[in-house]
Amino acid sequence: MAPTDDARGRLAAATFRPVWIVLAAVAAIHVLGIRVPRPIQYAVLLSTVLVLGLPHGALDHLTLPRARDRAVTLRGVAVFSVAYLAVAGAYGLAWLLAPTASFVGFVLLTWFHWGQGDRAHLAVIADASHLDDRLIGWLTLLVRGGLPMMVPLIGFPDAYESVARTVVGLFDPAGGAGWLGLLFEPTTRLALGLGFALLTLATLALGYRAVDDRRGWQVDALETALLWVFFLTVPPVLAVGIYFVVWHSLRHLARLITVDDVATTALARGATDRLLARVGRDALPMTAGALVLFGALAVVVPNEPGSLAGVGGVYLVLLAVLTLPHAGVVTALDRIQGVS
Ligand SMILES: CC1=C(/C=C/C(C)=C/C=C/C(C)=C/C=O)C(C)(C)CCC1
Ligand SMILES: [Fe+2]
Repeated sequence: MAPTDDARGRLAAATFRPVWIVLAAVAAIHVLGIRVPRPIQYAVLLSTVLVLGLPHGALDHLTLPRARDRAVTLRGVAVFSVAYLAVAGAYGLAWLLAPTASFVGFVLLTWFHWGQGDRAHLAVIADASHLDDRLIGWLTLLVRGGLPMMVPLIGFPDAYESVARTVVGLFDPAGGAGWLGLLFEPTTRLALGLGFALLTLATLALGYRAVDDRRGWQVDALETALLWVFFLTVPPVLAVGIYFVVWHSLRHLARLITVDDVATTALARGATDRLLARVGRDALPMTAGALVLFGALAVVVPNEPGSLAGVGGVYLVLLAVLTLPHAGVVTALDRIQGVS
């Protein structure tokens, strides 16, 4: 078997079933009525600073050269880093000027970015042919990205609102009182929830009709149902933290292995220790850089984060500003790999 096929099989084995089991188990615990204390929920979210979360973006400087089969040069990395920080910095400025709009922009950006990640994973690793249709591909992006951003709003409006107000409150103590509150009104939530449920069903129905070989579609449908249940039952700070590690970041790292010949060969040979050492080494410098930025941000935000939720809020702002250039890199990768 060619290293790429063999590696793809191993990546599918690592990123689908074990992760489904984790999410299903966490959802089951919550359905039984067990509640995880809030400090632990935040600890899980904050653990993503080191556990896959930040590191998954810390490989961005290597991603496009590798995907294009070009050499990684010091000059290239320097130019890339300046551009990356400029985009992040501009968004940081926007947070200072318009925190409420920046927060809503962050949710929409994550919606797009997490959706594009799932669409690519289904296309590249599960070889899901229903996504060859551009419209279905786009709808699938909307559904997959919407699951972590919309479904918690239906199930846990208070927790959602509290996170939103804490994050905005780092910049503006009034907490953007005005129009943000509208989002959490029962009628708005009902309309959004119904609309999103219909979008989910319509997208899956179109995908079902589009192809004869439905193996990829079955994976898609099963995951979509699982994520609906997961985000409806697990409180959002915990749910988003777990999802960020075992779902989004793991999938992105799997994808990066497919564009890295050395890593692909190591994986195909079963040399997992070499593979992990390589990923760790590649991710180390920019993860360290992001940590410095985290510290700087905690100092720069106008209102000092006075609680664990506040520190979680600063972390979300860090994720926001880094996700804007990161989503640009992933969009370019989508083009290179023909998933768009
Ligand atoms: C924590 C949390 C939220 C948002 C989290 C977001 C938006 C995270 C984005 C992370 C990214 C973009 C990582 C990079 O890939 C919600 C849904 C507002 C509600 C409550 C809890
Ligand atoms: Fe990402």
